[in-house]
Amino acid sequence: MTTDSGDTTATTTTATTTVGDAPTTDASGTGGTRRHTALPKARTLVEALPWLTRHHGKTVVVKFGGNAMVDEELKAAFAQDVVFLRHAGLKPVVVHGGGPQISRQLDRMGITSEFKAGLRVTTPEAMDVVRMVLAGQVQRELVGLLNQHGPLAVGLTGEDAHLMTATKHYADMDGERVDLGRVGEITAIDPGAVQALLDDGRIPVISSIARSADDGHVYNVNADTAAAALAVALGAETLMVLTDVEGLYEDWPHSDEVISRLTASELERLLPELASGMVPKMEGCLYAVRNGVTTARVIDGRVQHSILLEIFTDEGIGTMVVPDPEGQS
Ligand SMILES: Nc1ncnc2c1ncn2[C@@H]1O[C@H](COP(=O)(O)OP(=O)(O)O)[C@@H](O)[C@H]1O
Ligand SMILES: CC(=O)N[C@@H](CCC(=O)OP(=O)(O)O)C(=O)O
Repeated sequence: MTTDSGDTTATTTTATTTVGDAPTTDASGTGGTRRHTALPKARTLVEALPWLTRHHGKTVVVKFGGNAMVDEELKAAFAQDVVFLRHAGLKPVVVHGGGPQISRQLDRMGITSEFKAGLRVTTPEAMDVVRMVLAGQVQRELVGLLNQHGPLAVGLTGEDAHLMTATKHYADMDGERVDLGRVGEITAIDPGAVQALLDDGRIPVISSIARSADDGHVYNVNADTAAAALAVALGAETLMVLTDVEGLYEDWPHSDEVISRLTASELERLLPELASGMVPKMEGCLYAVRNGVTTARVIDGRVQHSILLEIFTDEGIGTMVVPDPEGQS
């Protein structure tokens, strides 16, 4: 590895112990291989080389679910991973959730809320709370954690620079059209502001609320749906969804067998059987891989450094959705 100045000779060292029974040599450097005690660290870095090469310059949309934000250590490790991606030459974009945080605040304020078809029924009063918690609390906290590593993160909501435009969404429950209040579905994305931030080396952190062009109201958009739409609009290579389970369980809640890899068509066949929070997540993954994103992954955000494990090692740790092979769908 070279130093910032590009000088590879100035930092050589003669000290240290040798490890194992490998041939050693004197400080002159003749006659064999010298091993430094820190060699395993170098090996770990070198192991990441094929992945660094593969992902260099690629955009990765990381969705950080509210349920995965369980403790301070995990949030700090998440921020380290995202900053690491950025310094490794990738272009990470964070879309965050905050479902449990919104529910807590609504409870505190005595506002009842319920979920239908995996989405929060959102009254205008609840919408004010959603906006305050997502943009004013969760997003600010993540921006703060990322910026402990440098002037990198910039927070936005879908309202900024027309990033996301929404229209009122109605759920389909057993063939019936159900009114969910101020729940929006995305009708347009203008990724210009996010792209400009990426080009400037920043890490955009996005809250999933959007204004409607029809009635001017602000709408609550599920964060998985927003992340998938953004990944497509940015031409991202990867959509990575961090949640509070190991991945997509084959027979939830009866078994904890995780499906490690499936194609778009396989996922499409499974969709009608899925429940609650997994519905928007897997619909988002399907939409992403059907529209140009190379892989969509659901991984366990409760595992420290899960992003690095997923991107830079062979041990994929969750569920990976890939497009159908050419000619099949
Ligand atoms: N097939 C499944 N595999 C895994 N989790 C499932 C499945 N079906 C439903 N779930 C539920 O979906 C939840 C994840 O969605 P959600 O609670 O919205 O998380 P997040 O806040 O990360 O978006 C899991 O904790 C689990 O309770
Ligand atoms: C419409 C809808 O359900 N919006 C979500 C937005 C936050 C979110 O998606 O957070 P998670 O990713 O943590 O679930 C909500 O109000 O909870």
